[in-house]
Amino acid sequence: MMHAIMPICGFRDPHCWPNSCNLNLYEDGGMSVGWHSDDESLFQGKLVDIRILSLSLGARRKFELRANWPEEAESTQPKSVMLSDGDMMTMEGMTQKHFQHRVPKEGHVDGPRINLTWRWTVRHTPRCPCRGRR
Ligand SMILES: O=C(O)CCC(=O)C(=O)O
Ligand SMILES: [Fe+2]
Repeated sequence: MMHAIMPICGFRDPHCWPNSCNLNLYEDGGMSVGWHSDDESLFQGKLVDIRILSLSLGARRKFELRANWPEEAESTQPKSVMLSDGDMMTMEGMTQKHFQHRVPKEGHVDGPRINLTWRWTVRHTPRCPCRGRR
């Protein structure tokens, strides 16, 4: 799958490809993911400019983004985008520091959706077998 997707995203050299992938299955519109930032320390997204590449497959679902600062989040509406089968979306720069995102419940959606997010793990634990590789 990466051989098909990464060149389209501008990553021709496999050495530059993401080294981790997270897969979420939403069986229907009753399944969701709440407000969060992808701020795990292994990706360093709160500290440095990072990229997350997201592929959506299956049912069309709403993806929302809001400010990560309580005052601003209360005074502004979340931004939303509909993600359809085959759509690629990226979160770049300091998105994980300044924004939160979610996939809300949508009762009328009855089909499954799979979301893959490719990321670059940059901070490895001492026991991680990938430590020392890029
Ligand atoms: O399903 C999506 O589009 C987003 C998933 C997500 O936010 C995550 O896996 O961290
Ligand atoms: Fe996320």
